[in-house]
Amino acid sequence: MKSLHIEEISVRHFRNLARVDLRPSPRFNVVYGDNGQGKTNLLEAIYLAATSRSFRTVKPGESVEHGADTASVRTVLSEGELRREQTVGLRAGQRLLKIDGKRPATAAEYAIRTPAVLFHPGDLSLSMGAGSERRRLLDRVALYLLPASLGETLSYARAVRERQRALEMRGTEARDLEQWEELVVRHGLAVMAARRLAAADLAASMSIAFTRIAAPDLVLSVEYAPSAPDDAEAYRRELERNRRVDLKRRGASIGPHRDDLALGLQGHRMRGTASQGQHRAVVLALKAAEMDVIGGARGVRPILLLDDVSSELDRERTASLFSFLREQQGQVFLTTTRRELIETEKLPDAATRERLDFAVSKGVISPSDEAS
Ligand SMILES: Nc1ncnc2c1ncn2[C@@H]1O[C@H](COP(=O)(O)OP(=O)(O)OP(=O)(O)O)[C@@H](O)[C@H]1O
Repeated sequence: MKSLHIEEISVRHFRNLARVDLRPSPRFNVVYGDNGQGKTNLLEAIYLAATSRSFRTVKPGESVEHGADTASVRTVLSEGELRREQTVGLRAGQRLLKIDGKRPATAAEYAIRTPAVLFHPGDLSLSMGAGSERRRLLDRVALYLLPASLGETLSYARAVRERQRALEMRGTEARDLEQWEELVVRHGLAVMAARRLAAADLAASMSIAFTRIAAPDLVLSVEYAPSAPDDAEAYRRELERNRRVDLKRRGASIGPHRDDLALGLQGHRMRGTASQGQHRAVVLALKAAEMDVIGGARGVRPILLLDDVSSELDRERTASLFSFLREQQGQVFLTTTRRELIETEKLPDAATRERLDFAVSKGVISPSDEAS
């Protein structure tokens, strides 16, 4: 697998980061500071430049510094022997992407160029919460396996919206419903096929990661749970049958927007039955699998962004998190309010030698010379 890392990053007017220029370590970067100083904003800027997306908002203007018109994030990346520049410019309602000064032919081309994975170690909602986060995970992974799935997801959402509008404006017998339902089925099935592929790869990779993290006798099952039939005719008929109900509930009752990635332990659904420790192990395994699958699809080691490795981490959690980190050979950015928690001896040797720490205070980020 090729190495991939950010050599330089320049941030302008991105949230509270008015002007930041950094040369991070190719391996391990610890970003520390008090609450609300701009640590997560830096991770958001890195994730944005890598993938074209923010993990906090879909509105470009929201990340622009209050009082400024535009924001930008520029990164110089090294991948194996090659270097490239990726930049994202933001203003209200607009996002401008460039690779080496040129606009990419498609949004997907930019989105899969630099794989990055974000992980909040304290956040269990990926396994405990509703399906939306797991659908997003499936779509992120599917994008690397089938880049065209990005366009299919957008076309599906549009077809569902138009069908709903037709229902609400013209009723259940509207003439154009048939045409929208056909599009819903066509794009819906394409989204489902891509997610099925993503789920199968995640499941295979996860079962290996899970046996390392959790007790060996725990049996984990990971399965794609589509909401609509995978036969086109059956899907179309069901949409037609549901028209009245969908009009009332103001949304389609079946389709990929209601899919899930079903997680089970010892034959039982995890939600509502698994312990906190088990949820944590599953979330860690899911993240390890995301790194593995998207890294494998691109042939590079993804950049890992770990947000808020902070005080509430107990001993058990820190231990499994650090053993996960020991296996990561790529570039890591970790934020913490408690720098002393990030004990160098628990990190892999190469990461320790190449560790750089950055202090964040009121949106100003500076390399720190003193050892932790
Ligand atoms: N568009 C914006 N313009 C200016 N400042 C912003 C904008 N959006 C957020 N902020 C500021 O960014 C700060 C929060 O930064 P961030 O979320 O990175 O904190 P953090 O250092 O990760 O803190 P914590 O440890 O609490 O997670 C807040 O002070 C907030 O007011």
